[in-house]
Amino acid sequence: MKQPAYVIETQGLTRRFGDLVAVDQLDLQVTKGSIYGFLGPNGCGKSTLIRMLTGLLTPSAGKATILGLPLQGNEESLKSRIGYMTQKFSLYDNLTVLENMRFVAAIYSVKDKTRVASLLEQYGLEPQQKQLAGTMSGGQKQRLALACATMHRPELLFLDEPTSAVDPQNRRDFWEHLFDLSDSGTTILVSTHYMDEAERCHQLAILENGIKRANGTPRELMQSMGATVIEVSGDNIRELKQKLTAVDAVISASQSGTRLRVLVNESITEPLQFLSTVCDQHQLEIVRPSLEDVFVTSTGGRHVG
Ligand SMILES: Nc1ncnc2c1ncn2[C@@H]1O[C@H](COP(=O)(O)OP(=O)(O)OP(=O)(O)O)[C@@H](O)[C@H]1O
Repeated sequence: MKQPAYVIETQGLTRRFGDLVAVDQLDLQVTKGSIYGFLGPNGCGKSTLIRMLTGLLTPSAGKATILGLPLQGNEESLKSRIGYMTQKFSLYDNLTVLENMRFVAAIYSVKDKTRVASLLEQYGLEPQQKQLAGTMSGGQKQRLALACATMHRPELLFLDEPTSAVDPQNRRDFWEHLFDLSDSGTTILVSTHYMDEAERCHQLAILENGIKRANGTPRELMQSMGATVIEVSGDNIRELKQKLTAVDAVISASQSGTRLRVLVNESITEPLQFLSTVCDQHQLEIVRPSLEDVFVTSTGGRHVG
């Protein structure tokens, strides 16, 4: 059988709630085995997009093809081939880890009797198997949720802000599990508002007000950012920030410790010289862009505090 070119493909996918356009004419192509990230602030449409792609919410317009099948009309048959981990912990707090897992295995009619035991081992949950899920730490809950979302070996996994409630170490461990899944051929679509999480994705789209502002690999996005990043250090940084934000070619100026990180539009060919007219008492240095800079430039500096 011919393999579909993309595991997810959408054209003009749109969802309106009354006058609000939560997802706006989104074109998307996700290749098999990749980890595709959606980066955006609260309310930009990440959950709405995932709910449409999992067949839980009907699009207002546009088309989506999932695992080679048109989504419309195949929602039920696709359910057994996809996994979905929601933003909130969706398992039973008053059941043990083992009971939760057995319950999910029964829902998905998983025949393999060793599956629960192997997931307990894979996700390091053996010591907690008799513990009530509601009493576990944030990191343990996330691992349990991931184990349950992958119980039926889905080909495609949707994760909606999976690590919002966990610390950086647990987030790193969680991502090791995602890379293992991706290595074994599972395609993963993950939404996040964390830059460190976004940087780990193979491909990334930046979403703002339901509109895709940019997409590519994190490296491509950083290379084609359309701005020069300059760090400014010296005295009266707060005051200087006010002055710089009033300059047209300055996309944003944000303070980081005792420095200012200034994004200057790439139309300025000599950015150091350009800034030195305003920052004559300060040290200026061009530095490498980060994904946060990409986010700020692709959203026109609108999400900088
Ligand atoms: N059922 C609904 N009825 C009306 N408006 C909705 C509904 N669901 C979502 N919205 C609106 O659509 C927009 C996008 O919401 P969505 O939950 O998709 O954003 P998000 O990026 O996932 O944000 P968060 O990270 O806070 O969950 C928001 O303005 C939200 O209020």
